[in-house]
Amino acid sequence: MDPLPVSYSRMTQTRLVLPPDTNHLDTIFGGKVLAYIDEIAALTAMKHSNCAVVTASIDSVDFLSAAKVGDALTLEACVTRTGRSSMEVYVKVYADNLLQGRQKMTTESFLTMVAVDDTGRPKPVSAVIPETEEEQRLYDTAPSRKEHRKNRAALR
Ligand SMILES: CC(=O)SCCNC(=O)CCNC(=O)[C@H](O)C(C)(C)COP(=O)(O)OP(=O)(O)OC[C@H]1O[C@@H](n2cnc3c(N)ncnc32)[C@H](O)[C@@H]1OP(=O)(O)O
Repeated sequence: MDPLPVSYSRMTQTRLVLPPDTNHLDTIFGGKVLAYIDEIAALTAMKHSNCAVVTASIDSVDFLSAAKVGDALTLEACVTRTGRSSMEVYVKVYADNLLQGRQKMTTESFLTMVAVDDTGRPKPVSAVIPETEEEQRLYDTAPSRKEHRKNRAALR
């Protein structure tokens, strides 16, 4: 399988933060953001692998600041590095107050998605080619995060 550039499967989604998505402080529930993150990570991994994927792990999620009702929530996702069947996906979430023209980063997350066949068995995926400075940094640091995942699994 030919390697594919990160840009081939990079995705962006924008959503409006509405009252049913928020708590008594008018800020969005973490679980709601997590569902959005899982969805865009799956779409990105499906685009890269051209097959069905499952979430093997949500490796880290950092909620850096809150998003409020009326904010535009923009998610950006890309495949940072691949194994045989697994793809590490990095997701960044920004909240934009469009009335005041202010943007802040609210959340960042790393997930591992696995390409699977019709029976749910792992399937090989193409390698990824980093092109930008950020993509190269994420590519170079992926083995350390993988090691961290392995150590976490060993502690179970
Ligand atoms: C429980 C739920 O419903 S959560 C909702 C959605 N998620 C799911 O349903 C996924 C449920 N899990 C599964 O289907 C399986 O555990 C799978 C497909 C993820 C892995 O299947 P396994 O039989 O363990 O396959 P295998 O050991 O060959 O691993 C396949 C790849 O997944 C990776 N992997 C497996 N488990 C994990 C994990 N917990 N975290 C990160 N990567 C993992 C492996 O490192 C391997 O990567 P590689 O092919 O790039 O080397």
